[in-house]
Amino acid sequence: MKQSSDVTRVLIHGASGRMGQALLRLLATREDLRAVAAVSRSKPAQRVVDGLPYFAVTELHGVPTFDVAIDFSLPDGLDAILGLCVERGVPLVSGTTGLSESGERALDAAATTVPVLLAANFSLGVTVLGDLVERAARLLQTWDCDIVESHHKHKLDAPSGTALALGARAEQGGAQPSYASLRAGDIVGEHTVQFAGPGERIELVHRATSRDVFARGALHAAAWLAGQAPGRYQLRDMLR
Ligand SMILES: NC(=O)C1=CN([C@@H]2O[C@H](COP(=O)(O)OP(=O)(O)OC[C@H]3O[C@@H](n4cnc5c(N)ncnc54)[C@H](OP(=O)(O)O)[C@@H]3O)[C@@H](O)[C@H]2O)C=CC1
Ligand SMILES: O=C(O)C1=N[C@H](C(=O)O)C[C@H](O)C1
Repeated sequence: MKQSSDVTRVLIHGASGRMGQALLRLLATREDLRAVAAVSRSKPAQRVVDGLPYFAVTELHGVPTFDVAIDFSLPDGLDAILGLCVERGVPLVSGTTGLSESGERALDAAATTVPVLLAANFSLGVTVLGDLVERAARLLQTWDCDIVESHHKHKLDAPSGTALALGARAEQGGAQPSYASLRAGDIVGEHTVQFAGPGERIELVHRATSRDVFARGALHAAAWLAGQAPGRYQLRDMLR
């Protein structure tokens, strides 16, 4: 485990993506974290950008020493970065959504040897929204619960990871949610959880207008996870 006084060396997996770029931009403003490797699926156009080495996923074995990996890629990218983290005994923060059951099981297995934190949404607002949804579901047992999510037209998975996570909280409260998804324009991410009863309804809405909220949350999680023992963690564990 790294010493708490050190700067934490971070590997970004999915570096060329929308989230990867936001993470690298915000990482540059942190004194406690330093990017030491950027990994993407394709071969990088430039090997080194502003002193940061870029790697294709096929070159993962050659990345320098790092203290924590942050992964925002696609489900089929998970195995390789998880394998590297286990091999090197390093924690993994992942925001990748749309994981299969076998992807989830691989995270559980890795968590027996390294700290692993997966969150479908790293914004503070959605973390709080989960609590509100579970409470509303508990209080409104006979009402219908529906979750509507809207995202940019390049998003591949539906329903979004956030919608499914909010749905799981609704189920914990006793609701049986249904889902609807919209893909349009450049919407960063919007989620509405609706509870409808006879003659009235409640809508709990979260709108993200910048990916920076997700990136900031993931960086915060990475700094925290670097000091934890092996195990499977959630964002809520950071708030205890
Ligand atoms: N948890 C959260 O708060 C959030 C989660 N997300 C999730 O993060 C993920 C990424 O989103 P976004 O940045 O918009 O996606 P992009 O498509 O913009 O970026 C994906 C990145 O992952 C890389 N990649 C894709 N497949 C692989 C692979 N098999 N191995 C290694 N790298 C791979 C791509 O490399 P290349 O460019 O070479 O193809 C690219 O760098 C999605 O699952 C999304 O749902 C998004 C926002 C917030
Ligand atoms: O792909 C995205 O963009 C987002 N994905 C996450 C999800 O699937 O919930 C989080 C956020 O809504 C943006």
